[in-house]
Amino acid sequence: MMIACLPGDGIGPEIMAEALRVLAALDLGIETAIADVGGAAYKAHGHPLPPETLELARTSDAVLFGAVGDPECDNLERHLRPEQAILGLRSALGLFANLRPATMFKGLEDMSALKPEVASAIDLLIVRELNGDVYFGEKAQRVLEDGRRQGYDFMSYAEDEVRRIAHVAFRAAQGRKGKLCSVDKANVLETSQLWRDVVIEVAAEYPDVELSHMYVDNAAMQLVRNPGQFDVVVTGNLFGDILSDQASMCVGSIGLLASAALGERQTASGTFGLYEPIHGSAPDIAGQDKANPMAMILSLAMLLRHSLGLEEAAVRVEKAVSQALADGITGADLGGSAGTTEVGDAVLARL
Ligand SMILES: NC(=O)C1=CN([C@@H]2O[C@H](COP(=O)(O)OP(=O)(O)OC[C@H]3O[C@@H](n4cnc5c(N)ncnc54)[C@H](O)[C@@H]3O)[C@@H](O)[C@H]2O)C=CC1
Ligand SMILES: CC(C)CC(=O)C(=O)O
Ligand SMILES: [Mg+2]
Repeated sequence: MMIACLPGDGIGPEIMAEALRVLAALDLGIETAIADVGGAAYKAHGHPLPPETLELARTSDAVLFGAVGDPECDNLERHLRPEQAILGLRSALGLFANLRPATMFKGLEDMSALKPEVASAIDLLIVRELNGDVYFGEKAQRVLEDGRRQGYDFMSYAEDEVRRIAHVAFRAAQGRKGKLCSVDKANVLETSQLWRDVVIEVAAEYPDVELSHMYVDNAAMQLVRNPGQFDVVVTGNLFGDILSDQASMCVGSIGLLASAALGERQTASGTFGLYEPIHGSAPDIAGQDKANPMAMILSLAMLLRHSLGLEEAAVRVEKAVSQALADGITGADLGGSAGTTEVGDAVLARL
């Protein structure tokens, strides 16, 4: 089995190093291959997603991805910017289903941006569509006839795109508490109206799942008012991106939220996927031993579970993370003083 490891930019290499130490300690005999991606790849090869990196990802059993984004690259033409690498990987590899779990870890209740009694009930899964929506529609800037500049981005979903993510979400709900909330903006957007219609059609195949619908503005509010009401949330690319960052602060830090991006391709022992923390390259803390590596380490656990079928190893990693957090080993993002490597050491010591 081979994992393609793409550390990327900013804190990406720092947190990847900790995940790879955990993988090595598990001694599973898994091969790893490292390649440049994002701003680092642009600087070394002239492109954020060089063909060799894409080929390595394609031929691997799973991809472990750090983060991309580099302020020095923010003024490049859009197709050369670091962020295009992650969008390109998700699209080229057909990774349309993004699982973003958010759970309250024991001992961190006081670190939530919410009241501890509200935060302690959080155990939700955001299922975010990842290959469509306004992120992938035609976009440009142009000058109107009257001389004003205009920017536009085309938002759309085709019914098959909604149907396949809806199936993923209903199945996820079946494996959890049987509740699915579909989040959209159907009161304003036709894209969302189609989304809602198709989700309702798919629901007929899952009579055991309780389906509800919520407008995204209300969902943002409910997520801080009473996040315990949510089990599985299914939503589009843009809304899922925003709501998952919000969910992260409800459990204390964006440095805790892992994710899996899955498609249809099966590997020898699971589903091919790309695994990454939900956060970005955090240039404000890069190189300072301040990055929380837990989201990256938990992404490795998701990889072991979903792509390699190594449930026992995944649980071992998750338990070690929970234990380290319960023992109060946290960095500045969670009110503690441990550095990135120290947090990694704490996980290793509890494996
Ligand atoms: N999948 C990816 O690679 C993503 C890349 N980005 C890119 O990352 C760059 C920075 O974007 P931002 O909007 O600042 O989002 P960000 O997620 O990188 O950082 C937001 C805030 O959270 C903090 N933070 C993030 N991860 C942390 C961690 N593991 N431990 C402790 N604190 C952490 C940062 O220090 C910052 O204050 C941009 O270039 C952006 O485009 C943003 C999101 C996702
Ligand atoms: C960097 C972007 C392409 C996306 C993003 O913020 C995310 O996927 O969470
Ligand atoms: Mg995001």
